[in-house]
Amino acid sequence: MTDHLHLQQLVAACHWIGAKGWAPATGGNMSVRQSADWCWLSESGKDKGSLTTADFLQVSIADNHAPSGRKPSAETGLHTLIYRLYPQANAVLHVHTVNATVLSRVEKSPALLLNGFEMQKSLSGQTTHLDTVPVAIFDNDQDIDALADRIADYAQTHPLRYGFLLRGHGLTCWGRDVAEARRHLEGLEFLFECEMQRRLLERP
Ligand SMILES: CSC[C@@H](O)[C@@H](O)C(=O)COP(=O)(O)O
Ligand SMILES: [Zn+2]
Repeated sequence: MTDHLHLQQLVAACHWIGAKGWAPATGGNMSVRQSADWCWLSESGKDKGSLTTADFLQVSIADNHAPSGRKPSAETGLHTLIYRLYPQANAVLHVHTVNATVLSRVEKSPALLLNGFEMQKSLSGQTTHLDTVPVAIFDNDQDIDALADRIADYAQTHPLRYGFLLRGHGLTCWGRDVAEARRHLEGLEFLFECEMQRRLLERP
């Protein structure tokens, strides 16, 4: 029952993401944790803005196995990595927004640094615009196992909070529940838009 409720909340989040234009074509993928060992992941290749609960497949968090035999997201390995790294993470959202895609290319360093924005407080634990919030950027890779290994290595020394960027690809973020993952997504996307505008307008 709780399971079904969480999946329904995730489906609502997918429709919201679709309406925002944050998962164009078949881009994006979404998941929710079912237990310590299992999660529900969106099926690969679907339009994520019009998913139903039947489009989510059970996947093993330990080894990405999907007992149904259907194909879960191509980026399954990034979702399960987050569930393994952060037991408090219960929902993961991956989107292809224009701001995340472009900013992650324009910023050449390993992290986008956000500073001076009130909306930083939309991110759990942030209490002031005066802090600098780093959002890690990983070079994109079609080899998701290799990408997941790189992210896991980085996370050993730089614990990831809220989410990370994939260069020229998009944003992956998470939360304690679907509501928090949505808030992090909306907050980060707003911050990316502000940072993009700031860089454009302050350009010498
Ligand atoms: C045009 S979709 C690009 C995909 O390779 C991927 O980045 C993505 O987000 C969706 O993949 P999916 O396998 O449907 O979850
Ligand atoms: Zn993607």
